[in-house]
Amino acid sequence: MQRTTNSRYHGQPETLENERINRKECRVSNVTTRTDRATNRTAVCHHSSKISLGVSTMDLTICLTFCLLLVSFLYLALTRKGSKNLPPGSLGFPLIGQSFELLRVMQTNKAEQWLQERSRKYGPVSKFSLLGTPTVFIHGHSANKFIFTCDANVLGNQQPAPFRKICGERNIMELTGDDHKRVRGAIVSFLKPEMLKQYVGKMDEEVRDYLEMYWHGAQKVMVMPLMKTLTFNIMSSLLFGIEQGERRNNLLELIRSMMNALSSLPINLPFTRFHHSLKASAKLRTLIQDLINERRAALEQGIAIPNRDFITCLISIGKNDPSICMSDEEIIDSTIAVMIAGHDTSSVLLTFLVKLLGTDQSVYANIMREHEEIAKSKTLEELLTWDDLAKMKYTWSVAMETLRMNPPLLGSFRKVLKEFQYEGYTIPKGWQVIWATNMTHMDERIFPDPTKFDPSRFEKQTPIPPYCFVAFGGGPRICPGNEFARIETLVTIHYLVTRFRWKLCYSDNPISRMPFPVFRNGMPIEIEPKDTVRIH
Ligand code: HEM
Repeated sequence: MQRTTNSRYHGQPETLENERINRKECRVSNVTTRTDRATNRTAVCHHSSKISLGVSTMDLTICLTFCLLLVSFLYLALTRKGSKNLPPGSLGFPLIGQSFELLRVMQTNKAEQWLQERSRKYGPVSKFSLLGTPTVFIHGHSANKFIFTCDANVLGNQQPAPFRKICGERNIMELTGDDHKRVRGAIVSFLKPEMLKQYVGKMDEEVRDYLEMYWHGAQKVMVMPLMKTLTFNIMSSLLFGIEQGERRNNLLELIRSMMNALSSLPINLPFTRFHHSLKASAKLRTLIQDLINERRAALEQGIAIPNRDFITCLISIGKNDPSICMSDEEIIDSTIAVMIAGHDTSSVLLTFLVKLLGTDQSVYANIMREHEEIAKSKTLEELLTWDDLAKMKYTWSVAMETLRMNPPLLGSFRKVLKEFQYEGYTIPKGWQVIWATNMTHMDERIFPDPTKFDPSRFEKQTPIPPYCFVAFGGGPRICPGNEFARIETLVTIHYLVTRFRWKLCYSDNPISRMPFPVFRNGMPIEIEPKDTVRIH
């Protein structure tokens, strides 16, 4: 891992980098199509080069008209109302539907308002269309319960096409029924609290190394890209067993370019972002396959233990019972999905927490008290333990309230495998259903005065009823990484508040959803180390 020792300003905002790439892409994609009248041939000009396709304009027009008619016919067949009582709302133009509208509101961080507006206009069940798939939006506490507990033969899991193509068809989020249970069981065997207890020290070391590398000696840092680096480092160590060095740097590069196109249109042409993501994903697969082979050999030679890291754990899972064994493809696809699921979500939470602690003095003072108490009971070089984390109750309530108000995931999709009735409406097979976190989190019947930041909501004796706080989802697909997220968040906040003071240094910091929230300016802060001398 490179250390930018001379720089006083750590963490380039990824978004700026992306913008540069985008601009480059725009230039490269400056392709124009023209018709050469003399030869009646269509030619494609790319800068100065001309490539004759050898197809007459007439042929092309007939072909295009035929395709358009076919697509429109299929679309109408799929969305035909007939005698069915379909939910209200427009499906928009064939194929396009509301895709660009939703992309636009996500880019300006208005997706929540967009969904609220739909609800006001059409009620609790409405339809629209995304990338050619008719989509039903349902929301609220009982809608969440319905989606999270619905028979998997009626509502299956399916992520949007870019995610599916990038992660692979056998990743946990695409699997249903027994396959999902088997793969989830294997993943949970690594992510369950009893297992993660033994990794608290390892996470602690990663956080200290990271602060040493990027925060100590700096006066200003960009929080968002640096939180991504931190969560990546932790995942890299625990999931892949890859420590700092060239291999981790290669992994980081691949994962970053792979994740670039998660919410872009799945158009695989040489100049598209999606194309580059697919290429990075292919390279990453080779890297993970190499790791699987290495770990398998180490296990056979008895020089690795099954709990060494996530990948070794997944390989070992079916050793005594082949019925729960995972194929290499499932291990690769699910490792990529877990990496994506855990990387941006936790980094978003940490970024919002740093922002909150830079603005809310009362929350900051309470958190400080909790962590100073723990720090006092340890020497500087002693690692945090599972018991220390149990004392950070207030900090976790603050994190939960942050997740309520700023859920990293807007919601997610389910695929309709069998037609069903919901609230008097028919939801046809082949459509998809989307649920939204914020609609329940901002419901004043569940969370009174919902726009007020109030961590005490999560400190009460009576827990919040099921399907009301859904930042981690619910039912059999509830986030299996919530304990992992809790540990990395608490460890990081402990070292941030006990070793640094900071103040936000921006006047405007717009947020986009891509699909996770991104602080477009990276969220710069000015930092100052506290008196504690670090010994490590
Ligand atoms: C603040 C942090 C996190 C949040 C808010 C979050 C949120 C969610 C949500 C809402 C779902 C359910 C999606 C659905 O129902 O379709 C989910 C699923 C999932 N999450 Fe997380 N997550 C977080 C951290 C993590 C971490 C750290 C990991 C891994 C180490 C992880 C791994 C997964 C996996 C594998 C699934 C799919 C589960 C399945 O399909 O059975 N998440 N997450």
